[in-house]
Amino acid sequence: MPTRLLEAIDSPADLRKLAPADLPRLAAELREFLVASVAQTGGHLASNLGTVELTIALHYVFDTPRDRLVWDVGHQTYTHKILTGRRAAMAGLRQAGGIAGFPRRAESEYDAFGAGHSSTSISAALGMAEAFHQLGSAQRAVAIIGDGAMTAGMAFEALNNAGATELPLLVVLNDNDMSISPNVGALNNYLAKLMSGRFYAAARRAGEKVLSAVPPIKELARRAEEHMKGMVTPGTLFEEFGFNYIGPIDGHDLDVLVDTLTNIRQLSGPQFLHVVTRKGKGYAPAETNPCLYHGVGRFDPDAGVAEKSGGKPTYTQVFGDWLCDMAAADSRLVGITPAMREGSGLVHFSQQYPKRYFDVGIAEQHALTFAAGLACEGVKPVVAIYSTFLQRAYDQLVHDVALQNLPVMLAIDRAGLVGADGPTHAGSFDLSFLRCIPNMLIAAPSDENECRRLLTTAFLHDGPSAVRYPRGGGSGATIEAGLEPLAIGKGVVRRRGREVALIAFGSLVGPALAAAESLDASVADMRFVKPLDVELLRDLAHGHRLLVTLEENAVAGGAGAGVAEALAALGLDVPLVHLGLPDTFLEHGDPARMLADCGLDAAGIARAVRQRIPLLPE
Ligand SMILES: Cc1ncc(C[n+]2csc(CCOP(=O)(O)OP(=O)(O)O)c2C)c(N)n1
Ligand SMILES: CC(=O)[C@@H](O)[C@H](O)COP(=O)(O)O
Ligand SMILES: [Mg+2]
Repeated sequence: MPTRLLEAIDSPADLRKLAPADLPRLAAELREFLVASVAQTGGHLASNLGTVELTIALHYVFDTPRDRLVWDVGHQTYTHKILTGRRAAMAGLRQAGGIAGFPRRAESEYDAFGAGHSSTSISAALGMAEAFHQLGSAQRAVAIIGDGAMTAGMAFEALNNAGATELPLLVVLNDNDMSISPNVGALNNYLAKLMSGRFYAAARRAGEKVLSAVPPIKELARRAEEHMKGMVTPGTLFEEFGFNYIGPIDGHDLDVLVDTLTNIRQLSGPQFLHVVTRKGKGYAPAETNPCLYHGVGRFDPDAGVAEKSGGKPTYTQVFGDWLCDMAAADSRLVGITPAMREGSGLVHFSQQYPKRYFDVGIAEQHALTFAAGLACEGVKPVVAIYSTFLQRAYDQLVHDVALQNLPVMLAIDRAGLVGADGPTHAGSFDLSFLRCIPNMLIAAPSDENECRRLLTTAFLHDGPSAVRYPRGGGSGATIEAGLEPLAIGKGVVRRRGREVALIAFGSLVGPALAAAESLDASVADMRFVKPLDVELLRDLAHGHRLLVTLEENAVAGGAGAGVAEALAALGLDVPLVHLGLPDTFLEHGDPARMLADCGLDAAGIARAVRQRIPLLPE
């Protein structure tokens, strides 16, 4: 049995000791390791299997960590982690106390830039390249971006900026023709065209010319001349942006990758390398179904990942079912997703209503303004979006939707803690950043049935609205089939007590009810964060010695802050405690454990109340 190469690699310096001929064997070992490791921990498998050779080649050729590798999204960095001293740590990937599933500057000097959200890499790498220029350093910056991430406006803002500089920035486009689901849009069509036979052959020739040390400026001039003559040259789009386009090359051929990168490293000016890879490469089930293997839980590598079926529905499924039912009831409804068809529960809707379904790519900002335009003309858009990704579309929500009071509905999934993805993906802030926007209706359901009813309420509302619900399932409440709205701005008292009133929002109504079992407590399910049920607050304030607000959102500026403002406006001075997420970024871990660590499980809530009650005057 030959010695395994991987076991001797604790840093890229070890990697660089290998002969080029050894690299394919290393790639095979890495794939084996990845499948076995992710099967134990869960994680983003398919993207990582696709970038094994590219990662090896980048670390082999570039002088990391001096040279900076900036990974876009960062969900494809497992090989990078393994090669940079974290092979053993992969056993704790995405688990409490273990390494993160994304690059983290605090985790390793090789993680040049933190990520989790997409399409930031070119901007960040450009900033680094400019910094090296300012500092007189010969270090290099490389952005590695996927074809999905490339669909975002931010990527093009960065290309626009970078292409007008002389900086030796390298952008590597990792084109696997997939986002999480199949990639969409005109850019995707364009990349497919580049890949088609005619262009592929021509592109290879163009690439060879560049690599045979033709000064890039002359190459650009040549191509400009060809363009003037009306000849269509491969890579035109990226060249028009001022980059030297090279490729497409085979992203699984280590010889080609190493040679190409070695040559590019000598070139000056912005470089764009188009690399073609296969998502899931080397593990047949993932190659066949890269979407299912994009992000996986623990699984048996021999059996593969099972498609989910049965069990109590998640909030995502509740939303997806509601969307189909509401679409049947109202032909004006359209559904929009910024590249999260599966995660947001839109698969059935996309199949049943293909003409009313819009995957706009990773383009949250565009999704909101596109929805605003639709709403202007009487169409009723529902934008399904993760809380964390809505952050990117804030100005569009304020300026294009809310300011014009347009009936755009947001179905906000992953609100609150998400667990293994950690702070980049936690939906900790939406209540804080939505609450201050005029015209917004904001609802937070406490169970699946209330979710369905609040979705209907928001949809029927003639103005901007948001319903936020957490990752995973709820209490397993029976879901009524109808489409009945609830009264806007009205909460409901779920339990009567005398000492303390637990004023709970959304996912914390359940823990509040459980905590109340050991307390003399009332529990209010507020249902709406905006407008708040001020009458209910007044009643609760009059009838209890202590008020406690509860939310799975940052305490800072959240629903509880809204309660405090409302009580102050009513002139009511009642002892008030706010329970919610702390003013810190919480690391990845088990979501239930994390909630308990924040004191937001039943025991923590009861503890917080007892700490205050003895101190209160009778
Ligand atoms: C701003 C933002 N929106 C959405 C996502 C969710 N997301 C993570 S990976 C991904 C697909 C990325 O596709 P690509 O860049 O081609 O990488 P691949 O998965 O194919 O390796 C999406 C939509 C995200 N991380 N960030
Ligand atoms: C990398 C990324 O942004 C997504 O793949 C994300 O991890 C999906 O999260 P969910 O598993 O909650 O859908
Ligand atoms: Mg892709």
